Amino acid sequence: MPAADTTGPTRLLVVYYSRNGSVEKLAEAAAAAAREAGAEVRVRRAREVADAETMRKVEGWAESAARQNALYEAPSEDDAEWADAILFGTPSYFGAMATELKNFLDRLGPQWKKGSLSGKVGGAFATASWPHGGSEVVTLSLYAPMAHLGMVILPTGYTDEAMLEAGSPYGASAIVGAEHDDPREADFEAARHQGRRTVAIAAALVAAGEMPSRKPKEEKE
Ligand SMILES: Cc1cc2nc3c(=O)[nH]c(=O)nc-3n(C[C@H](O)[C@H](O)[C@H](O)COP(=O)(O)O)c2cc1C
Repeated sequence: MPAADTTGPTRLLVVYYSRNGSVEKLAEAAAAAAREAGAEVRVRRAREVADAETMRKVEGWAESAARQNALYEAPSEDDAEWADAILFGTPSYFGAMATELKNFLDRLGPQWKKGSLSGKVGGAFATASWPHGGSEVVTLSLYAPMAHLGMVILPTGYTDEAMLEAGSPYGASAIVGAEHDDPREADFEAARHQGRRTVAIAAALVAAGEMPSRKPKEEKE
């Protein structure tokens, strides 16, 4: 039986949705820390499900979407298969993840059927406008699809001092207010920790020959 490829940098996919840029900033912080740790990182922005008329109703939404879409490709099923680890980022919308991120998850049926995401490391992060605005429950809600896909769910826990100052044991987060203030430095530090930790655990699974993305094709299907 051909051996899994245990060489090369750990591959992290950061897939997020953001209307106003807050989740994008946490995504970039996690991605930058992962790159500094030696990982190959793809940052992808889930595309709009809300129609153009809805996006025009709030000042700045359409412009922010256009800016981000010029910077980041849309996530694909291939990105998910490529990755050794996936971090999902979303705003909190009435205590739930954004439809746009869910829409990406809902396209992963073929990967579920093949079991090709099973064994990949997964984590989540979220933003909300207000304290107790839902970021913890939204982060936890992302654990469910990760479980159904057979992923190795990696909470942030209190695995770094950064997690005593920001985020939650479930993942990085930021409370950005109604005007979408910048996340605090402590929030960025929690996101960076999550990026580094995700890559470190994924790297250990790659080295152990236990990563589905590294197995020869015929073994995956
Ligand atoms: C439909 C909708 C529902 C929202 N519900 C809540 C909520 O229940 N509690 C909260 O704190 N913020 C809520 N927000 C605010 C978003 O969580 C906030 O704008 C988002 O986290 C900012 O992230 P972004 O800058 O990446 O878009 C809601 C926003 C929208 C558009």
